[in-house]
Amino acid sequence: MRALFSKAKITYRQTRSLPALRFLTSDHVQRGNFSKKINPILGPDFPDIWNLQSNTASVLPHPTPSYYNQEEATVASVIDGKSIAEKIRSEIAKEVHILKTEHGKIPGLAVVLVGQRRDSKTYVRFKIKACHEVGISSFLTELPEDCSEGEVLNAVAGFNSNPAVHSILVQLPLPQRMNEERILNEISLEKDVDGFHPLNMGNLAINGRRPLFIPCASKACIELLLRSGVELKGKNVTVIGRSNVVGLPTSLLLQRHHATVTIVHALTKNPQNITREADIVVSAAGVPNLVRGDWLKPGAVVIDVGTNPVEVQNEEHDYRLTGDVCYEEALKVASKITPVPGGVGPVTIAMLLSSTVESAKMIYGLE
Ligand SMILES: Nc1nc2c(c(=O)[nH]1)N[C@@H](CN(C=O)c1ccc(C(=O)N[C@@H](CCC(=O)O)C(=O)O)cc1)CN2
Repeated sequence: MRALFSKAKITYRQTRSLPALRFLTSDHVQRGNFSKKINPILGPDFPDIWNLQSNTASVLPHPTPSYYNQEEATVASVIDGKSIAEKIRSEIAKEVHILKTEHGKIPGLAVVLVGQRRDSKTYVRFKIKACHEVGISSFLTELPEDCSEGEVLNAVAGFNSNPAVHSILVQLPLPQRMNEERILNEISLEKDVDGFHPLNMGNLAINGRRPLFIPCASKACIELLLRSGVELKGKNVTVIGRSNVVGLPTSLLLQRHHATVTIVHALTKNPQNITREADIVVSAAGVPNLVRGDWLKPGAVVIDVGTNPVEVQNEEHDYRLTGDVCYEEALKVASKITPVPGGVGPVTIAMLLSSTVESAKMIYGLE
């Protein structure tokens, strides 16, 4: 175990102090407004609720915008996440095959799903199916919406001590009444495939440190940019949204690639003016069609992480997925763009598989 952590540049002492860390995070921060009162420097916690009155996202479709000339307009090339993910999956399948045949080891991913949210069930189904396709074992614990927090913690604890499980994730969001922080902290650090444990997130934020895991959607954004030949060093990147799942870790990861990162969130004044300065826009706000064509600098590269269900009235479906970016408008301004669906989503799942394989290799000392 010591060897495992020294490889990841996390000291064994750091991991031994985890219970203390857990005490600090869950009791100190979670206990109501305690830490807010004694430490105003941390700032108050506001939920990010986007005020859509300041833009026209809610009134699509709208007339042809005037910022581009229809005749001169070029069309952005589409970054095909589906085929990139397919390629990554085939690379992973080969690696899993080698692990099995040469080392007799099978990587295993465990998922805890609480409740009946349709989107969460879909994503978990995708994850399990993808594991099956590349030869990774999968384990699923499904708990009812009204289960206790203790049951979730028990499920995580069971996977922590299961040697066939090398990576664990709790599908988010959890029911609101649950203490997400406490549950995520329970995941063993060396199996935290989502990278949401504070020590993994903290190491992502500290230059020179190596987190054991990096959140999958953030990895997917970088993978898509790199595989599309987009240079990051010195580029102005605007990340829209600052969630712990996507916006925040993506902004940290982009900085580690030497991009100049600006974060735009729900309380940012004139987000469109800031976004228009960016060479690369990564949007993870969770607001359908928030980013209009006139938010983009001509030639910008657009990575749309949003997968927002929007109600539709037709016989086949009652909703369709829409990104944060108004795709039709952005196509005429950007140089490259990821579609929704078929962009970041499939690559996020491929990154989960890749992190699971890395985790198994770390645990077996095969790196
Ligand atoms: N524990 C976690 N919970 C959540 C995460 C996460 O990374 N870890 N991210 C999101 C949801 N998510 C993964 O869990 C996810 C979202 C979307 C896709 C995806 O492939 N989308 C497809 C379309 C899907 C459809 O047809 O419904 C696409 O964009 O093409 C994968 C994973 C929140 N929770």
